[in-house]
Amino acid sequence: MAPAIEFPEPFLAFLKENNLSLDEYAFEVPLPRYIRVKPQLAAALDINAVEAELGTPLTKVDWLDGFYRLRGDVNIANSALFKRGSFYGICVSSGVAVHALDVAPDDHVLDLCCAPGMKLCYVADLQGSDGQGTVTGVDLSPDRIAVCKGLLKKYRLERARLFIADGTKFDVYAPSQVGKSAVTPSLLSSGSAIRSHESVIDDAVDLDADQVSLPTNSLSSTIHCIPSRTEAGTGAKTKPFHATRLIRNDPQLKLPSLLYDKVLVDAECTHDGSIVHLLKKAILGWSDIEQNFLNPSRLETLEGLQRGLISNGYRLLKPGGILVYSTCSFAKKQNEDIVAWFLKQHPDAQLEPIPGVDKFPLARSLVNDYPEMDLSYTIRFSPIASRTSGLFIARIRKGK
Ligand SMILES: C[S@@+](CC[C@H](N)C(=O)[O-])C[C@H]1O[C@@H](n2cnc3c(N)ncnc32)[C@H](O)[C@@H]1O
Repeated sequence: MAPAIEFPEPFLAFLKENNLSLDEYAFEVPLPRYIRVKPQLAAALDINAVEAELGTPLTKVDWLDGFYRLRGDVNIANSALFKRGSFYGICVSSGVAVHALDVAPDDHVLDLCCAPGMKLCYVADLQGSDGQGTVTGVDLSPDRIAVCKGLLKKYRLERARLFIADGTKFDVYAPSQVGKSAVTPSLLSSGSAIRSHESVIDDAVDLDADQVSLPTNSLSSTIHCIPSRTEAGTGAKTKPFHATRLIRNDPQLKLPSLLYDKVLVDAECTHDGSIVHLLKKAILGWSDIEQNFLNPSRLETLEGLQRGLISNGYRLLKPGGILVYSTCSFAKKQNEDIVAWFLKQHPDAQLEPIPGVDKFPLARSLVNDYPEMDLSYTIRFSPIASRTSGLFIARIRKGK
């Protein structure tokens, strides 16, 4: 079968340079798309009604809870149930990156490249509203994070906050206050320098994008943390771009017990495996793909960025916690090479199998040419093998 997309020369050169085959793009057209039903509404949601509204059958994905497959050319945006927030449009391969985190209701989760926010919303849905868990999203792009804020509101997600910041340098720990509960006595007793939380409450955290003048280039290397305010005795606080009411008053304490339970690093990459992205480019033009993603200096910077993101995510992870690294690139340099480099730097870190992996329709792993380590627990989804968008996923456990 011929490739489903006609690629420009620099993209073909990128494939060659990375030993990637054009066959990977000879997928059925249209590739199926996927929706995820909001778990809190799943019991009450009539799937026949969704099918009737979308005008197409939905096939339950039997290897990941809550996901349905549908025809790729169906537009879900006009559906009243979608507008009401009953379901999300998200590829099931992206769902697996979140599933790999094993999110529990009390987990504090950090999502270091969160925008536009489909995975962050899934994390928040898995936490539900009974526990004390929170999700902290970080992204460099003000425009994209504004979309993320819109999703939090649309889907009524209650314990989330968003920062416009460089994920390689982000340094805010998990919230110590959720809802009415204050810092717990055990936390207070573990740090003598901690003041009463009332004295460090930030009362102006729901800053909108238009109130902050920030460059809109998401690939800029400048740090975009909103200017911090120094509090005597507690160090600088970083203002969130947005924080929901229940975690609005976090004093941003830096205690080892406030490291995150789970960290997702869905890293910036060349997007060469993201079918939606490529189909959009095929229609709108390839100019920025050539400039931003496929030139040699950009690719070198990208490798440094990916290393910086995974390293900082790990630094902010609790001992025993789980970090998931994912990209929508097929390139070994951005996937296995980053994970291999990272594991060398952190001998305490363990690559783990992703729960349920035996049921996933995976693409073949690339040849494992790292003689000193076994990367066979990393996985790859592809349009051909999985009928999904491409995604590489690695799950790493931090040593205790
Ligand atoms: C693959 S996308 C993330 C998709 C997102 N996880 C989701 O599920 O919707 C990568 C994101 O990384 C962001 N990014 C690029 N450089 C960054 C940096 N240094 N720190 C944080 N985010 C960055 C981009 O703005 C982009 O939104």
